[in-house]
Amino acid sequence: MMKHIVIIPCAGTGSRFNAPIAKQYLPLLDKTVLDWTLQTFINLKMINEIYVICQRDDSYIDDYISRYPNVNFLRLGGITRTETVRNALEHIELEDNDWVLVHDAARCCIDHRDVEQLLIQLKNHEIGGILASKATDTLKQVDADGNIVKTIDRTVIYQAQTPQMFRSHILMSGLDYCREKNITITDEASAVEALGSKVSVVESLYSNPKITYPDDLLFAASILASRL
Ligand SMILES: Nc1ccn([C@@H]2O[C@H](COP(=O)(O)OP(=O)(O)OP(=O)(O)O)[C@@H](O)[C@H]2O)c(=O)n1
Ligand SMILES: C[C@](O)(CO)[C@H](O)COP(=O)(O)O
Repeated sequence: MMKHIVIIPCAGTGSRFNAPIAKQYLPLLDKTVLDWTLQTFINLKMINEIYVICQRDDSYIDDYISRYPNVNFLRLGGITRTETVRNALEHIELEDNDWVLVHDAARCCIDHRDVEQLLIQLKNHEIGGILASKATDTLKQVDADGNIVKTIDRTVIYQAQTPQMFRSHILMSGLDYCREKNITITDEASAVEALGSKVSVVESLYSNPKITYPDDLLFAASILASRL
């Protein structure tokens, strides 16, 4: 039977956030960033397995291991997010057509309704797709001197989010291709696009920011508090 598995890259150091601990372990309202992320996927019946990927020497994860007996915690974090994801895929037993949803641990506001829409809209898709939000600001391309060289048509621009959901064999093929061609990527869709495959976009309807800088945590707290 085809499975839906979630891989949560959770092995970053949060250098841009610059906190004493990795941002995914920071307190957020009455939980932590990672708690909020896990809660969404644990409550989704369509998800068969959840994997959290942390660094080998991560000492914060032990508390989560004891609190989430049904979640799989793998100490397979890599130097890059892409490497973390690849390490997990190489470890997990998957059939070619199983769905793999990759979701940043740092995107703790992910709403179950957006994930459900992603699962529904891509149900019969051969390749997969991503959650993304329409650009709302006017977009400028800038040269090395900081001068605007052109305004980009924002009506065709989406900001990629996660989950990014792909058939397992296609995702692995894309990651292999990018590694062979030494192509640096920052999301899973780029790996699949590099194969020339069409990647679908599912518009997110609920705020789903990535915690990158300190202000993002305040924004996330207001989003989550508004949903209580
Ligand atoms: N080697 C890495 C780097 C990042 N991530 C994860 O990928 C997600 C998105 O990455 P990002 O926001 O860049 O997190 P960090 O790499 O921790 O942040 P920074 O780039 O500021 O150091 C995060 O949940 C992070 O934990 C990971 O699993 N392995
Ligand atoms: C995967 C991602 O969240 C899509 O927007 C983004 O590319 C992650 O970038 P990061 O620099 O690893 O946070």
